[in-house]
Amino acid sequence: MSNKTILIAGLGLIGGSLARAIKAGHPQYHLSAYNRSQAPREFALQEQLVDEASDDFDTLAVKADVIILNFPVQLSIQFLKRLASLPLKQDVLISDSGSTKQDIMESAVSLFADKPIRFIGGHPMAGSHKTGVIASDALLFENAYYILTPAPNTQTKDIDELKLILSHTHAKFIELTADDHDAMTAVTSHFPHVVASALVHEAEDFSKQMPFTKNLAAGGFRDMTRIAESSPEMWSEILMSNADNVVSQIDQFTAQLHVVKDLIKAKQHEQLWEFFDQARELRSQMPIHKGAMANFYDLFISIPDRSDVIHEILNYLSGHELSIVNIKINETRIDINGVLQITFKTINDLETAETLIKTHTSYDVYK
Ligand SMILES: NC(=O)C1=CN([C@@H]2O[C@H](COP(=O)(O)OP(=O)(O)OC[C@H]3O[C@@H](n4cnc5c(N)ncnc54)[C@H](O)[C@@H]3O)[C@@H](O)[C@H]2O)C=CC1
Ligand SMILES: O=C(O)C(=O)Cc1ccc(O)cc1
Repeated sequence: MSNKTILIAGLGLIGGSLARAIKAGHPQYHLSAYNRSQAPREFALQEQLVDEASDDFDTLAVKADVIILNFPVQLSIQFLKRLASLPLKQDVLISDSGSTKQDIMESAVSLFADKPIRFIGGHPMAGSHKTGVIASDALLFENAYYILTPAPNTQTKDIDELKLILSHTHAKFIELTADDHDAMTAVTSHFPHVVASALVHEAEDFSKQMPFTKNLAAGGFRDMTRIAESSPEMWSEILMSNADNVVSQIDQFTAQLHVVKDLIKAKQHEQLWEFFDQARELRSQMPIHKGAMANFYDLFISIPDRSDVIHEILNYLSGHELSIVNIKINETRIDINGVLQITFKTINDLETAETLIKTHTSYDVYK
């Protein structure tokens, strides 16, 4: 069917990026979007990501040929339950984009056991710590793995249909069982988020005794903790939904830390060298995906404590069509009043903004 109706349910970072990619590949499809709040719906309509947007999930769902759920993982299961109670189209194809797969696959298999509904779990392995449709990008998933977890009786033609719909993500599709998916992503994605947030807590606790500590956070701390700025709603749900695997990672990591601790205490210089050398070698060989959008581009401006200063800076940037995706004020430094963090989609926009701010002000600007 060339004029399919695709419902993107949840217009956040992932829903928005999928909508953009599907629209780019299949302009003839009718794209509809469900979102509870109005601003993302208006943004999506204005940017022509979708053809129709509403907060009436049921009405959109019954008209759809394909439905993709893009909510925090437990909420996607709630929406799946709602779908099971609706008079959906006979052969509707349903998928999701959640970061865990066992819970949703179990729910789908039991909810749709007596129905012709086709459910294929999905998880694009790229994203960001940023949230919301405003940060979405058609190329977010380019060259990233896009994991599909088909239910046991899924037909190849159904998997091919979903891959065709998603073809303009330009992702690399692979099929995994939900169990294998959750075991592997616990190691490379879910557990690292625990470590990142724990490092931030550790620095905060220590800073209570020595407040200057935070000023000494350099690139290493930044790289290790970027993902601690991710959505707490999303990550608490992911950990609850992959509890056994994450707990097992925490146990193994704790054991590793004890090994290193013992080496340090016993002054085993050579073994410590080996520990770092092996990790360096292994990391350099890992096929870590560097998504087109994985990082975005942050510009930091040291600003004085004046109520009009943000307005002043944004004024200098206006009229240049810069792709600003986020603006934030950090007040973590004790020697100055604050740091304004502006995030751009492209390095070019960041550099234009840097030049404009340096031309018009004497504020320190750094990347
Ligand atoms: N952010 C990332 O890097 C990646 C996220 N994922 C998964 O994608 C899914 C969506 O995540 P993002 O798009 O990043 O999150 P987001 O925060 O940008 O979007 C979440 C969406 O859920 C909606 N939502 C939240 N609570 C709601 C409620 N109570 N009722 C109705 N709608 C509600 C929001 O309105 C928004 O549309 C999650 O399951 C996440 O695990 C998968 C790959 C990467
Ligand atoms: O911000 C990052 O680097 C991420 O790790 C993005 C991400 C978040 C959740 C996923 O399920 C997959 C990828």
